[in-house]
Parts: sequence; C-alpha cells; structure tokens
Amino acid sequence: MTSSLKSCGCSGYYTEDFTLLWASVIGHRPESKLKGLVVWVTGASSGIGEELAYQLAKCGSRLILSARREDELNRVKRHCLDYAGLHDEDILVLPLDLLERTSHEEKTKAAIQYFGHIDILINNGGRSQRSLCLETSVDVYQALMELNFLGTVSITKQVLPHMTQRGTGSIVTVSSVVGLAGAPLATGYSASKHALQGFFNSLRTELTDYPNLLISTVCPGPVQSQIVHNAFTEELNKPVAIAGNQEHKMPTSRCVRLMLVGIANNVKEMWIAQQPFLLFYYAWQYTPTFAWFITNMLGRKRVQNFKAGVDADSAYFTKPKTS
Ligand SMILES: NC(=O)c1ccc[n+]([C@@H]2O[C@H](COP(=O)([O-])OP(=O)(O)OC[C@H]3O[C@@H](n4cnc5c(N)ncnc54)[C@H](O)[C@@H]3O)[C@@H](O)[C@H]2O)c1
Repeated sequence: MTSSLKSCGCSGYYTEDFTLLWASVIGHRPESKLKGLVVWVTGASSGIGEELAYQLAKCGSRLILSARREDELNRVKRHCLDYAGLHDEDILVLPLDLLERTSHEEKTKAAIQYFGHIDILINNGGRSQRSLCLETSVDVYQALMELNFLGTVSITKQVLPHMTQRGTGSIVTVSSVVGLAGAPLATGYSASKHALQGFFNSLRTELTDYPNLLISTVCPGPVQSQIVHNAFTEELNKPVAIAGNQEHKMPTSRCVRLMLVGIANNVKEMWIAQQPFLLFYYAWQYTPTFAWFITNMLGRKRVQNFKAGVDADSAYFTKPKTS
C-alpha cells in the first residue's frame, strides 16, 4: 500500500512534475496502454534501459533490446522471459552501437522486418561525464556529442519516416535534469542533453500534422544505475576512479514506472527526481537567479569533493565521505 501511494505521488514527497503526477493519479495505466505494443529500447543492457525492458515485459509489450553487448542483452531477455508472460519470439535482441551510424538503417530495417512495425522508440543509451572543464580534452566533448546527441538523432531519423508513414508512434528520449539546467563535472554531458532537448522540442512542433505521433523527453535527476561507473573522464578511455555508492539516488524501478506512466498518457516532457531536486526544476523556471545561487553552493561542494578524490555525487545527500 505504501509503495502504491508513493508511486501515485500521494506519500507527501513528489518525484514527478505536475503533469506526470496528474497522469499517475488519474491517467491510463501502462499495463492497459502498452500491452502488445512493439517497443525498441536502446541502452537496454543496464540501468534504466534494463529496468525498462523488465517493466515493459510485465506490461506485455513486445521488445527490441539494443546495446553493444549481445551477451548482456541475452541475459536481460532471459530475465524478461522468466518474469513476464512473453514468448521467446516476443523479444528481439538487436545488438547496436549508437556510434556506428552507418549501421542504423540496416538495424532499423531488421527491427521492422521482424515485428512488421515499431510503436515506440525509447532513445535511452548514453554516457555521462565526471571531469572538470579545465582538464577535459576536446576529444571527450566530441565523443559525448557523437554518442548522446548524434547517435540518438541518427536512430531517430531512421525510425521517424516509418512512424510518419503509419501516422502513429512514439519517440521517447531520455534526456536529464542537466538537459534543462547544468551541473559541475558534466559540461559536455549537459551540453549533449541540451542539444537533445533543442532537437526534440523543435521536432515536436514540426510534426503537428501528425497528432498521433508523440515526441517525449524524459528529464530524470540522479537515478541508480551504472552511469557513474561508465562515465567519460578528462581523457578518452580513462575510467572513473570512484563510482561511489548509488543507493542514495532514486530507485531505477521508480523512475521507469513514472516514465511508462508518462508514455501511456502522451506526456511530452517528464521531470522525474527526488527532492530537493524536483523543486530546483521549478526554481530554474520561475526564479533562475535565486536558483543559480543555490545551485552554485551545491556545485562548489561537489567540485571540492571531486578535487579531494571522494565521491562527488553523494555530497548532496550525505556528509562528504573521506577517502
Ligand atoms: N542514472 C542517472 O542518474 C541518469 C539521470 C539522468 C539521465 N540519465 C540517462 O539515462 C540513460 C541511461 O543511463 P543509465 O543511467 O541507465 O546508465 P547505464 O550506464 O547503466 O546505462 C547506459 C546504457 O547505454 C548503453 N550504451 C553506452 N554506449 C553505447 C553505445 N555506443 N551504443 C549503444 N549503447 C550504448 C550502455 O551499454 C547501457 O546499456 C542515459 O541516456 C543517461 O544519460 C541517467
């Protein structure tokens, strides 16, 4: 009971913007709207994408699972089949590298040939960044834009004509809170998510002749996943030294549930974050100078922790850890 109250936003702490809250309280349930639909999820091998696969499978959606590692995708597929009422043929494992743009046409054709059509594309695959601008190579900025922005645009451009021809479909893109504002240690990541926001906000208004085509952007705050572990640092191929404990972040299942509620109810932009982050989304819109004052205080602490070699992320939630 407690968890269902929390998931509808009635627990006293809200984790979604007012439109999404409205949808989660009185809107359609994902179980009724997404059953049988063909959903293509990129970045399905871990974190948010993996959880999307599990929850969509439970809703009865048919799935196309994409990421680079086929073995990991097969693991996710097996888990989907174990816990949901799907059959082997309901899930296509389609390995894909977002950076290999020349392969995207062929991959899209394979997906359409297998199921006959695609109802929903969820552009989820991507990588973050943990490095100071002063120390970061321009190659890292290029890599972030190639992956998060151009990789996503490339897949979208392959799927979009299929959806406009059918006159229906949804393209859902996982942006971020830093696609709306910014955060220290993530200048390139934030820029790539801002680019996605600009692209999809413009595309949405370009497609008003297609009222049944949903362009949705999802802006989560911190969520439990492998994102810090997989982040870019100041140099290409240099791993993150300390990923830190992710437990203080929003559970992946909660974020994904809200995403599915949003998709089921045609929500065009979703803000999903624990407090106090959600309050910041509003502050940035209504009182930006005040919001930046607070953001800078938190940001300074984050940079100090990073420079001291401790987990930058947990600084907002707990006392800074000592190394
Ligand atoms: N976790 C968070 O706090 C958070 C917050 C806001 C937005 N996001 C966004 O959510 C999305 C999913 O991230 P996550 O948190 O689950 O992290 P994650 O690292 O656990 O998952 C990222 C997924 O993207 C895939 N990927 C990376 N490079 C790829 C490539 N070249 N080709 C194909 N797939 C590739 C990975 O294999 C993995 O499946 C990302 O777009 C991320 O920017 C995450």
